[in-house]
Amino acid sequence: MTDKKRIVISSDHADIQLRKDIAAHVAALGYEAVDIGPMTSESTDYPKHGQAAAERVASGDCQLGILVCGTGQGIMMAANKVEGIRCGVCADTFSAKMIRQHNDANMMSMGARVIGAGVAMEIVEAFLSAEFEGGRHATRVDMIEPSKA
Ligand SMILES: O=C(CO)[C@H](O)[C@H](O)[C@H](O)COP(=O)(O)O
Repeated sequence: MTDKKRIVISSDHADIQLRKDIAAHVAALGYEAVDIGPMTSESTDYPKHGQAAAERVASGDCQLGILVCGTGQGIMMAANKVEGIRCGVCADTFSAKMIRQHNDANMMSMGARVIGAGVAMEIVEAFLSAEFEGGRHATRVDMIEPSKA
């Protein structure tokens, strides 16, 4: 049994190599990378991968999740349909930090056809190293959840 934070990582076919590189980077940063594929670049449907990853976070199996599709948008929309998931698209490190600090995001997505691998790795680091600040932000985050509004 490890006490490392578990980070689920998934994508569609847009760039599975980027996803694998992200998983390796996450592991190098000291987290447990849970890469749930897909393992080939055959065309696939982003909703099922976003949903599968989101369920890992919603169930508590993983603490955070990182998603990749062409734009980051479709897979984010799919993840956000799972109860308890707060996922945002990130294309910059400031947003990646702020969605943790202010929005308590438990997942984030990136567009492999939007940003380069170097920026993606820095976004991953910003997202994983930031902490939720609570306080007034907790009140607002609760307002997002239908069951707590
Ligand atoms: O960006 C995406 C969804 O928001 C997907 O990753 C796809 O890349 C996009 O829909 C394009 O699909 P294609 O089958 O690769 O043309």
